Amino acid sequence: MSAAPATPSTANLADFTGHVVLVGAGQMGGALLRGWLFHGLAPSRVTIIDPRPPANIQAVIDAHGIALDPVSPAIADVLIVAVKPQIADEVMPLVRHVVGPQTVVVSVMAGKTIARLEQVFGATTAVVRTIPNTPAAVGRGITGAAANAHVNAAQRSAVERLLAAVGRVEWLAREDWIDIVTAVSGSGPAYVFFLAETLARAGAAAGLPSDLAARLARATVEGAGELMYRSPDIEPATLRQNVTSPNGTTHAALQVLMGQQGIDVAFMEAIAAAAKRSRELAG
Ligand SMILES: NC(=O)C1=CN([C@@H]2O[C@H](COP(=O)(O)OP(=O)(O)OC[C@H]3O[C@@H](n4cnc5c(N)ncnc54)[C@H](OP(=O)(O)O)[C@@H]3O)[C@@H](O)[C@H]2O)C=CC1
Ligand SMILES: O=C(O)[C@@H]1CCC=N1
Repeated sequence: MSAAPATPSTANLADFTGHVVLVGAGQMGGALLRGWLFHGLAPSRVTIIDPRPPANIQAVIDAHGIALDPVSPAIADVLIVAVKPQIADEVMPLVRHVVGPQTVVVSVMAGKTIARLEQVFGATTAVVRTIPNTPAAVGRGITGAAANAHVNAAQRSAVERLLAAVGRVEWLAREDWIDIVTAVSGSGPAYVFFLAETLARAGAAAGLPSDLAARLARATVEGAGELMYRSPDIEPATLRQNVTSPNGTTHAALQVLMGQQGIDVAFMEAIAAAAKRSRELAG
């Protein structure tokens, strides 16, 4: 994970007044912490609960004098739970004591439903269920967020500001869309990295030295992503067409990728499989 967002969002947290408790300062929690500090959140506003933060996050915690695992933390205005879903049922009851009437509980955990969070933290507790993605580490993530009926406007705004420190935020009208959001953008970076891997392998299989093929593939994925980022008014299909000469090389490749055994068919199946897995994990 990088030291600071390379292309920061426009969030400004210098005047954020709430107390933020972050449970789990790993990949995702650590990215959030870095984003908050980068955007001016006062370190005194943050408490971390994590028995073993990774060394790079421990260094950030130490450098900013952030409270880590205090014996009796103050009630949170925003409690963010960012542990692995597999240990969530064990960890969540241990942090119930930081939840009060003013707290909004935010989960970034895959598969943990609002109903489950209400069960642990109280039926009338304000809860936001989110699914971010790893480009959050460079301030270029996107987070889907679904709120329960107890989240008030001020809480929604506070949560949005904290999430916006690591990228864009999409509020979801329906919680069940989270499974599809997880499949598309939560898991999505893995598909793009796999594209870089497989493009490199294909280049090597076609006869290039493998290190050259890897450099070409990597730079192509980086550059195409950046081009799309810097062309917000141009549809991806147009960017694709701009590469594709009539009956040229790209056309020949796309005939394969868009055919019966093609990548778009594979993607339909992949997204369906990931969304199905997200529903299976729900609890
Ligand atoms: N990675 C991704 O692409 C995405 C992840 N998510 C969600 O984010 C959540 C976190 O994932 P990720 O950041 O990748 O996981 P990590 O394992 O990197 O981070 C989890 C952190 O929680 C710590 N932890 C373990 N036990 C406790 C405890 N009892 N109390 C507090 N903290 C504890 C872990 O420590 P230790 O390592 O020592 O166990 C670790 O530092 C998951 O629920 C995942 O579903 C959502 C979207 C995308
Ligand atoms: O693979 C997973 O289950 C998590 C959720 C989204 C990204 N990683």
